[in-house]
Amino acid sequence: MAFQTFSLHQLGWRAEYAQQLTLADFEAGYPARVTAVHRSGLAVLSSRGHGSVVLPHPLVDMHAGVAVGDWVLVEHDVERVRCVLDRQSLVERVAAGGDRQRQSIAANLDVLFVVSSCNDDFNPSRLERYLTLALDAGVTPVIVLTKADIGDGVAGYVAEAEQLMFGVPVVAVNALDDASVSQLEPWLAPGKTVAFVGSSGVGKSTLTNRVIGEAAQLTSGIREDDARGRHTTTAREMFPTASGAWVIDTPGMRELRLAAAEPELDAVFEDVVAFASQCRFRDCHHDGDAGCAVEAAVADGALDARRLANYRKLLREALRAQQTLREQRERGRQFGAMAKQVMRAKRERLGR
Ligand SMILES: Nc1nc2c(ncn2[C@@H]2O[C@H](COP(=O)(O)OP(=O)(O)OP(=O)(O)O)[C@@H](O)[C@H]2O)c(=O)[nH]1
Ligand SMILES: [Zn+2]
Repeated sequence: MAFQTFSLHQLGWRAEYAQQLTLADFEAGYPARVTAVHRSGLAVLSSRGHGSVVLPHPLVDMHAGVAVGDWVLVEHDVERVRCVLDRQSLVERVAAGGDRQRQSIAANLDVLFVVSSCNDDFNPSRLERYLTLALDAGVTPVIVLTKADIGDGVAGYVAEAEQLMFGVPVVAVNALDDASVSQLEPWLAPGKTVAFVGSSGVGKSTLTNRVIGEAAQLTSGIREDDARGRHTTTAREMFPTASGAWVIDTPGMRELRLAAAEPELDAVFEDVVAFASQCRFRDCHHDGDAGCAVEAAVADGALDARRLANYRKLLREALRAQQTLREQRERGRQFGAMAKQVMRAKRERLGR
């Protein structure tokens, strides 16, 4: 099989990553991009081609934290990660379970395509949720409305989507048609990294396959030696598109839940915030409070009741997520303090 190699630039390398490394780092290793995260290690792609690397022990704890799209420095002589570079952006997921832990899903994305369709699945509240998520991750959102070929009133859906957040591009496409999907090209420049989010059935796989092109799909599962020399079939989770961009498609990407914070919500709900600034009381809950300008705006039709309800809901979730994050950090601090104490006690016992 012919091995495809990519230059650092084609892989999405930027000056910001180089600035994090010392001369010693560059002498000790080479940069590589994580294309999949496995229990046994990481699948990476570098100017040397595809490879498998392991994380050294101090970084293993971070394993769950390393995400597809991350940049790592791999040591020259052993296939081991020397360090993980700081990300330009990070999509995180709040786990569905009781403890609502944050998991890293995709790193260093440039664009998040927020997908919905021009039919009954069109859901502005869900779009707002994903817009907030994109801003929280530090990624530029673009709204893509699929099924423009079969949907009625496409222009109406586009207009509604355009009103959700100022300045966010909205593109209506037929995901089954190459010419139509080519509208996404402005965001698929060489070295850019993108991902698609949206509910089941809106056309994420169809769009992904279109932009990847057939050749790349055939090579998406490649047999290779893993770090222990076993043959494995690695399901890649980052694919080059026909135009030289990268698409990250992981199972986690498909089930994202909001992990956003208040500032991002305020950016998406600028109109609500503007009305709120006119409420009589600064700590107005916009819920039956006297002199509430937000509720007045809903009453006289200046603000959509649906939008306010969604704002309240997302705000509750954001506050809960913040609370969980604080608790996680507190637990982490307590653990760190305990570990230090144990080490000190050990040193004292050994008389050092
Ligand atoms: N006519 C038409 N059909 C589309 C379009 N986009 C997607 N479809 C069809 O809709 C169905 C669902 O599309 P998928 O790409 O599998 O949707 P998905 O978002 O990946 O769904 P999950 O994998 O469940 O998350 C498929 O039968 C597609 O062929 C479109 O723009 N026009
Ligand atoms: Zn109010």
